[in-house]
Amino acid sequence: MPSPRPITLRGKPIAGGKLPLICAPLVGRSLDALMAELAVVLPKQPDVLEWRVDFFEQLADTQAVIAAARAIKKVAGPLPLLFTRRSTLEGGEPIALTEPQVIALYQAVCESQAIDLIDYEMANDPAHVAQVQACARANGVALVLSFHNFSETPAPEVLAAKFLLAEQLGADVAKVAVMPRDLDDVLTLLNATRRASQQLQIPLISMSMGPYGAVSRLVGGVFGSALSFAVGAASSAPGQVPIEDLAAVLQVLERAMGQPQI
Ligand SMILES: O=C1C[C@@](O)(C(=O)O)C[C@@H](O)[C@@H]1O
Repeated sequence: MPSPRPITLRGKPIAGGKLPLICAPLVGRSLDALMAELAVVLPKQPDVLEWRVDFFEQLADTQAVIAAARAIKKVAGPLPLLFTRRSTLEGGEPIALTEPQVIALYQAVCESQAIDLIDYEMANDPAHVAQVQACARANGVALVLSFHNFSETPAPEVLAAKFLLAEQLGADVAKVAVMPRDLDDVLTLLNATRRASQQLQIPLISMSMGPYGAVSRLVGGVFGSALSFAVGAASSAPGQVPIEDLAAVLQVLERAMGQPQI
């Protein structure tokens, strides 16, 4: 089966190089809610956890955020933790922090070593992107630079430019999530993923969202996406399928495509 470029942490591929990785989002608003979510998610054996911290009601309290990240790590054991404050401009929850406060939070969280990967939107002020990149790099945290469009799928050249921009801005992983209006849009995203995976030196993650896009979450790995988000306890974006369904499809694809092609 064609393999995407693996996502590495401190020089080692996550989950021993398994591809694509399955990432379960955590969207609890409190530490108790996060712990309850983990109790449901962990038995489903995702490869990575994403903490969508924009859902967390104590977001403005940096020490509470770090303590919660440590608590997640403690129960999750060796599972890598991706830390994401998704901006409202790109589909996230409203938060009370200014962007400089978000940067300060990202810096503190990177320095705490309580997380392994961090996601920041590439459309942010370039000075902020550079600050996040520097603190991630200094602390051995992998940086995902992301682009989301929840209303449409931009033209192929725009998608290509987004993947490339992430690499140029110093990302360790480039991520693009877009909304299709029809199945042709899903093909546009998959095609852009394949092209980018042939051109970029860094791993990438992509998905087409919503019901039409669900197929891209199942087969995206074949076209170069190194990770797919799937529901453990609660969904964080439209079109995510349950972990069990994604794992079953990946097994079928591995059996069907793992053989040498005739
Ligand atoms: O950016 C992404 C991708 C995503 O939006 C998805 O469509 O699966 C889910 C988000 O939680 C994550 O941060």
